[in-house]
Amino acid sequence: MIKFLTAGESHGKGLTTIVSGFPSNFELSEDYVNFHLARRQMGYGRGLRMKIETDKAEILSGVRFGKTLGSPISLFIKNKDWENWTDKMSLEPIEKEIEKITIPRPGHADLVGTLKYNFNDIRNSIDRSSARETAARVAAASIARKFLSNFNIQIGSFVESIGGIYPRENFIDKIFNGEISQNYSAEKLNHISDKSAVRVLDAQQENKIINKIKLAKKKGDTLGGTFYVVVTGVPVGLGSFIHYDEKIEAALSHAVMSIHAVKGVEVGIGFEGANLFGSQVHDEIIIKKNNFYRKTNRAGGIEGGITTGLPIIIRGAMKPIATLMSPIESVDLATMKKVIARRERSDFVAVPACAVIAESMVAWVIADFFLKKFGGDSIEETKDNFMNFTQKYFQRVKSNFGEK
Ligand SMILES: Cc1cc2nc3c(=O)[nH]c(=O)nc-3n(C[C@H](O)[C@H](O)[C@H](O)COP(=O)(O)O)c2cc1C
Ligand SMILES: C=C(O[C@@H]1CC(C(=O)O)=C[C@@H](OP(=O)(O)O)[C@H]1O)C(=O)O
Repeated sequence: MIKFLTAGESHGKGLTTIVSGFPSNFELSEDYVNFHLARRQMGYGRGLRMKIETDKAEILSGVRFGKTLGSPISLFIKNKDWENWTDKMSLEPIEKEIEKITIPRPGHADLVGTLKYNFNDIRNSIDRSSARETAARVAAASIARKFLSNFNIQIGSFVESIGGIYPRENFIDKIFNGEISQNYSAEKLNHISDKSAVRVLDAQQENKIINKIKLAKKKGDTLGGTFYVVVTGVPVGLGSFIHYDEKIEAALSHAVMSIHAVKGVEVGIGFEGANLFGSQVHDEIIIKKNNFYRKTNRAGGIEGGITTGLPIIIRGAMKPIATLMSPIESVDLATMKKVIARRERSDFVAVPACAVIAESMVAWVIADFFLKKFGGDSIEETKDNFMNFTQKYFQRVKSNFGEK
């Protein structure tokens, strides 16, 4: 079983993650991890913090001569901003009086965290609930991603909409109508979307979105949006029918929903399917090149909790950023009186980053289910198990069902 744990306050010394359960002998470098960390920092609409940080992970264990050892891999990402917070985030008690935060921002974890953990300063809630933590997730999941690349499984993402501006991408239709096959490499999506300031596929739509973000900024407001994650190269058979924790779409939804500010997840055509006839939704089964295939992929690569062998398609919705420069109503915990919420340095939009984080969480789940099915303590062993299944199941079905 693969596992990871993250630790670190947003304005503390840095973020630590320990990743375990991956086989030995596959290539892993800091450069690879850092490439994905840099992708997470992109996107028009982010606040001043992203100008301070240039995230770099230091691998502290689990790798030798550029290859995994099969032992836990620990990584550390420094918070450059820590230098500006040594007093406010001191690990030791200090003499100096530090101003306490007493006004919770609606939509953030300020109030609930303070009530739950019995804090006397909202700063404590802010620092651990911050999406700064997602840098550690991306670092951890880049190991999953690198592992999956050994099987030509690729993960890509793009932003579908921000603030209700929907450049309905032709690409999405192509995925659902089956034009995008397993041979398409999802990383290509990243080559296109990473070039856009808001990570959309259609460059012509970028300006409309940027203008909407500018409008939000001008009004002291924020925006959310929707994004897609696509995985190609996934074999048939990951996941299971029944148990809540073994159905792969349940695990994928859980993982994406666990990202800060994500409030909706769809698999395949998702909610749209609820309005259509069954014949307009289900993907017809065909045989092509000695394999089972589907004419369309509205199911998003999953049926009955198990991967179909077609690309996996997940869509997520991120709510608008909670911190508003023209704040809405709250209460002051020091006076228990009605006030306007606090302003705090903040992003206006983080949907492009959120899509990269979602890629990472999806990569993690696919790697987890892949290793549950194929196992292996070394990458060579995993490859043998993988080949054994993928090269034989079609023949096995033929012999099980009687064709001579
Ligand atoms: C990449 C990313 C950046 C974020 N940046 C901010 C931010 O600058 N200000 C803010 O108020 N919320 C920001 N958020 C959202 C909060 O972290 C989130 O709303 C908060 O943790 C409460 O969790 P919930 O929205 O899931 O209930 C960001 C989220 C992500 C994924
Ligand atoms: C630091 C990151 O995101 C942060 C997430 C975040 C929040 O409230 O979630 C608030 C902001 O941090 P700060 O309060 O330091 O300006 C974002 O910049 C990051 O993504 O690396």
